[in-house]
Amino acid sequence: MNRHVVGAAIVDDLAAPTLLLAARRSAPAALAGGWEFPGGKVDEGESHEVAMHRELLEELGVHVHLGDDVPGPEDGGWPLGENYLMFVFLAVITSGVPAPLEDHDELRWLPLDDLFDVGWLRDDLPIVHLLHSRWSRAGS
Ligand SMILES: Nc1nc2c([nH]c(=O)n2[C@H]2C[C@H](O)[C@@H](COP(=O)(O)OP(=O)(O)OP(=O)(O)O)O2)c(=O)[nH]1
Repeated sequence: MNRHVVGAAIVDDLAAPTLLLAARRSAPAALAGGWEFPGGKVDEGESHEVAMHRELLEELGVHVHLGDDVPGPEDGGWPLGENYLMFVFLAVITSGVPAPLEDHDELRWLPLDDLFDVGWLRDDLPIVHLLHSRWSRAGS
């Protein structure tokens, strides 16, 4: 069975987003330098929502309010290689200033027109494409 991972699409405003927070991985070597949605593995017995709050506090030092999920094609999740299935939530920061405390060496707020300015991890690209087309339509 696929291990569940949660990832946050952190935006500046849930109702009318203009910026998305991307994080550059610092490890492991095979993934270092790739940009991703901050988050991580769901612990046994933990809900996706609780895991999301825990990971964002550990990795970025922020508290968030979770918005809608961004369902993927496999039981609502997005496949990451053979072993993981990522569940993505929209989120907005309610307290704290995000910093690359753990697992990342850079954070960047991307304007929605520039979502592809960073080198996303391969398996994140379908998610970024979906968000980009959703937000382009909303803004037009
Ligand atoms: N968090 C996250 N992981 C992703 C994304 N895209 C992607 O391929 N992955 C991969 C990288 C890892 O192999 C796996 C998630 O592991 P992780 O390293 O983020 O999990 P974690 O924070 O719980 O780490 P650890 O305690 O096990 O070291 O999913 C993404 O957008 N966000």
